[in-house]
Amino acid sequence: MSAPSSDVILRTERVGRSFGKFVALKDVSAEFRRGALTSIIGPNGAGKSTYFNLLSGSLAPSTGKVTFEGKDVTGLPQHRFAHLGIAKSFQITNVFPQLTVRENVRIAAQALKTRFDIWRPRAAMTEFIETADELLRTVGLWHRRGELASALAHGEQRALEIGMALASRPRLLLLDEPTAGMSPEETRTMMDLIVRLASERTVILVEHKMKLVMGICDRLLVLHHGELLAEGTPDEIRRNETVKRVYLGQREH
Ligand SMILES: Nc1ncnc2c1ncn2[C@@H]1O[C@H](COP(=O)(O)OP(=O)(O)OP(=O)(O)O)[C@@H](O)[C@H]1O
Repeated sequence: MSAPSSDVILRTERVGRSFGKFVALKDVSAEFRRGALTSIIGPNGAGKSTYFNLLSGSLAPSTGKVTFEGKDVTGLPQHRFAHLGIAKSFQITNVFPQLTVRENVRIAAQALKTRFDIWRPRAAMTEFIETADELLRTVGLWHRRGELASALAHGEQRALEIGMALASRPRLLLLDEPTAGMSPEETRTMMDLIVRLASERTVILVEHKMKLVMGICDRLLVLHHGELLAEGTPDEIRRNETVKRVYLGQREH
């Protein structure tokens, strides 16, 4: 069922992506609702990361169209996405390990300013530091602001990367497997953070483990073999016979 267009923040129309002759994603049409926490799930190789990369602008679709807030953003260069209000966090390789936690977020905030104010360098810097501290409080890392990023545990580094992604004040935050490689405790902390983040902005989350997101998300998209298999609320997805079949026999969901 189609939502009114103002309720839709992001839309894909028959997007697909091939790598050589291999079709990784085929004709995926979907609408993402503003303010909702939506998870994209599916078994290994289903096309989740490929779809995520199309949504975040890291990859251009081979076919179809991506629309953000009514604007056609298909194939726009990556840097334009941050300026449009879309941010993504997909790995911790954006983190500078030899800088402090606060410096990492400050630099992310600074990088988005097109021009550093040479007439008010000190005031501008204070502003960036204040922004960094606010974002560090949001992601629960303010108490570690003075430490080197390399001293953080894996889960904390992911949280730091999210803090850096938030520096662009995105209206849409995209997260690719944010709990990958985490301990159960780190996973719980990250899920709590995602719920808090989603209360203030639209979040789209790619996750391999269906169980993890069932309790927190508003809607789910299920991909399988590069196609959209199902879409709906957690209850609808839980009851969906085709989804059950696809996930049956898989160990960890
Ligand atoms: N750059 C690429 N070149 C060739 N094939 C690719 C490329 N990227 C992805 N694929 C293939 O496309 C298919 C979908 O991959 P994708 O990473 O999108 O799946 P996924 O659902 O994210 O899987 P996983 O849960 O294992 O990360 C896979 O068969 C993969 O091997």
